[in-house]
Amino acid sequence: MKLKRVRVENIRSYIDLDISFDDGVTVVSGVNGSGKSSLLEACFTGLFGSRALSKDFVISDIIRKGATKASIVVDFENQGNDYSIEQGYKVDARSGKASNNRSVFKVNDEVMVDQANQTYEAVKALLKMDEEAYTNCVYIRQGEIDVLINAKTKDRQRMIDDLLQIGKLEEYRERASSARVGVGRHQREADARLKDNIADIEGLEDSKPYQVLNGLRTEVKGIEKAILDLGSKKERAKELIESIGDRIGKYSETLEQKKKADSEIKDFKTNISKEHANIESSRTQVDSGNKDILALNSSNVSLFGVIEVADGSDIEGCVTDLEKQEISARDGLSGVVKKRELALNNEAAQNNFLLNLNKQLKNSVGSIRTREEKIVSVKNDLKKYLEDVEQIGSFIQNKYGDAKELGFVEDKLDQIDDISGFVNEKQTKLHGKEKEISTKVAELEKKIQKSKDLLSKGLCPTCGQDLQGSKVCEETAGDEDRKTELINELELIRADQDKIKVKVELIRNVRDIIKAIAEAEKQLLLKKNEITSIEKGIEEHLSSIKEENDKVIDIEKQIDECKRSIAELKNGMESLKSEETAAQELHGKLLHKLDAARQIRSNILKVKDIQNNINRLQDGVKNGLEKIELFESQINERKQRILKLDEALGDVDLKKLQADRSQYESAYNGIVSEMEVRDQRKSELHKEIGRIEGDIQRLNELKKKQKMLVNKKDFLAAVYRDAEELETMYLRLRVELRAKNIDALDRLLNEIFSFMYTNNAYSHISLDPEYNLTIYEKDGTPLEPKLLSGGERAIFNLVLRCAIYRLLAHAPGSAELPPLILDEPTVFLDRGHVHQLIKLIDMMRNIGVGQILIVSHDESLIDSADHVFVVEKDPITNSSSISSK
Ligand SMILES: Nc1ncnc2c1ncn2[C@@H]1O[C@H](COP(=O)(O)OP(=O)(O)OP(=O)(O)O)[C@@H](O)[C@H]1O
Ligand SMILES: [Zn+2]
Repeated sequence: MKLKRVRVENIRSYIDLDISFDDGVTVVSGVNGSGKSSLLEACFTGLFGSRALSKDFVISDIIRKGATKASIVVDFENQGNDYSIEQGYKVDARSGKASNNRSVFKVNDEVMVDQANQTYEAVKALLKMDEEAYTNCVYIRQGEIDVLINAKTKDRQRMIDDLLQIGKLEEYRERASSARVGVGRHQREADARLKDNIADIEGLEDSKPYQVLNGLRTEVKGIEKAILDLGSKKERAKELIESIGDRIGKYSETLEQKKKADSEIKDFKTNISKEHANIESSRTQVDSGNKDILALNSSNVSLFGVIEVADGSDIEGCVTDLEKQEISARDGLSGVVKKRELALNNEAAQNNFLLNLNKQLKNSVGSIRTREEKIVSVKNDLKKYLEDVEQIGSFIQNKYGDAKELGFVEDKLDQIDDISGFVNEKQTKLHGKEKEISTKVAELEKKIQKSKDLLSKGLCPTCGQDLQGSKVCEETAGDEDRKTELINELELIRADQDKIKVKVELIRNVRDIIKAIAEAEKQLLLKKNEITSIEKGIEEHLSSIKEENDKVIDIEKQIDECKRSIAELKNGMESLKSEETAAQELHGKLLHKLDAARQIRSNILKVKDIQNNINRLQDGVKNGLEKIELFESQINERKQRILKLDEALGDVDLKKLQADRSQYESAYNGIVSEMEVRDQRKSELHKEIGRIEGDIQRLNELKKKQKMLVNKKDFLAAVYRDAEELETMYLRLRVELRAKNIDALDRLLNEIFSFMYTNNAYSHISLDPEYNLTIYEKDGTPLEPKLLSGGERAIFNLVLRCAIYRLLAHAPGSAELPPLILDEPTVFLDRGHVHQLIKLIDMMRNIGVGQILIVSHDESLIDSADHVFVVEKDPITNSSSISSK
């Protein structure tokens, strides 16, 4: 297989890439993170779809972040045909999940399959390797440098076997083996069934079924004849029993009739004596009824007198008439009673009203008196206030007099504030002047003193010359004059100050007087207000008293009227009382009469009832007598009948008839039970026959089955032998193939190893038939691969991969291999070994590996390459691009 072109859109760090590959060694270089590995991963994913994703990766991880769709197209050539695989991806905007929505496998531009799984199967078949084999053989992924040598023996065995297609043989062998085991199980089953079948046949034949069946059938015939004979015997016995039964039946029927007639006679006799008793009791009741009627009639005679009528012919009319009269008398009475109650109520109301009026009268009179008393007490207060007013008035006049004496007439009092202001101002001015002058005097005195001191020394205070007759002398004399002048002035000011002090004192006294007057006037106003309010109160009391007086006159008038109407009501009441007594009497009389009339009416009704009862009883007596006669004639008739029945019975022997019959009956029962026994036996025999017939049928079936089982057994034995042969064939084939491959691989391994490895530590590698990999030190000590250093492991891995690649490349029937791909193979290698790696790559090229694709930034690898690609990532767009160098 030859890789020709890879086109990528939105995969990992690539937005858009289109790169073509040639034969020979191609090195892809670039700084970390530029997108080298991404290119290899894109190829891998392009070929194998999602199965190529590393562990823990999902589709969306390889799609460039932010892209909504992506694609990989890988073009390659294989055995003269052009292939193209296109993978398309789509990202769901909401969930962020990606899916492989397009997967097409094309051969010579023609679509072969267009579904992910089918594409995968097609690639696998074409390359004769799956994704795991790909990474084990052609594509050495970055960081997976020692997977193969570190793998467990079993896994290594599987991986390499798979690569060499030997794995299939084991699979087939296993299939043949399990087929053989399955057939064996079937054989055992068939054997067991055959054995069971034979035992069943033997068991059945031992019981001699045909012989037994014949015996049973003969016995059945004998029994059937016996049953027929017993049947005719049974018929005869039955006829005899029936004829005896008829005779017994007739006899007992006659006997029954005679018994019935006897008991009827007895019944009739009981009835007759019952009738006699009834008649007796009816007669006694009639007598007592007649007596009651007499008593009621005589009571009515005296009641007629009460209601004043001759007889009871129209007693109903009488009662109605009296009831009407009684109602009208009762109405009259209740009318009068009501009138009297009304008058009583009226009187009570008037009395109440009167009481109320008296109460009002008392209230009004009381209120008048209270107000009059109040007026008296308030007038006393008024007098006291008037006196106070007079007193305060004269106090104020006195104060005005005092002010006048101090020189302040009433009008001038108002100007007190202005006057006081003026005086204060003057006082302040004088004080200022006094201070000023006294200071000046003090200064002059100091100056005079100093001059005096100098003069006493005889020197001029200004120039220090002799003073006699100088200007200084004259000046000092001037100062003395000035001082005297100032002292005089000061004295005048002090006299003025004394005068002002007197005036200030006067003003203070006048101010006191003004304050007292104002206070007194306030008091005066208060008192006057009180007086006005008291006078108003008195007026109010007087008008209230007048109102109350009017009320009293009115109430007294009402009281008179009320007393008059009470007297009138009392008069009316007397006549109402006598009217009521009369009405009561009338009503009483009528009630008495009504009672009597009603009593008569009830008596008459009772008499009628009793009479009716007597009539009914007498009818009963007559009826009873007739019944007695009838019963006696029936008794006679029954007696005649009994005589006739006695004749019919004659002298039949019932006992003997019954004994005969029971004899026949027991004979009959004997026959029946004998028949049952035979029947029972017959059905038993039938059942037995059925069972034996079943056995015979089963025997036939078992024989047929036996033939079948024998056939099957032969067939299974043949299949088993075939499977066995197949299994050993696959096993042998695999062992042979494996041995051959192991030999070849071991040889290649050591050849490449001695080519690649330059240090002096190890002599050779060995790969045993179980795929155990062992490295031997120079002195022959064996080492497991896991004990090697990281660099050594990298070397061994490269050696192993190249050996496998070579073995596969030359294996008969294997496919054209994909390019050998190495991702950063120099990591871990020292300079010397990098050099050897270059030589190894050369060797691979020389033995005919068409394409070798290496990702590396190692300069020496780049130097020895046929083609160099440089990968760069634009730091601004964060997208990788590839250019060739
Ligand atoms: N799904 C993605 N979307 C966008 N960028 C991605 C995605 N996956 C990986 N990358 C970026 O791709 C860049 C290239 O990674 P890659 O493994 O190809 O680098 P490299 O060239 O092999 O580097 P190194 O020499 O370190 O192995 C990384 O810088 C990473 O940030
Ligand atoms: Zn990398």
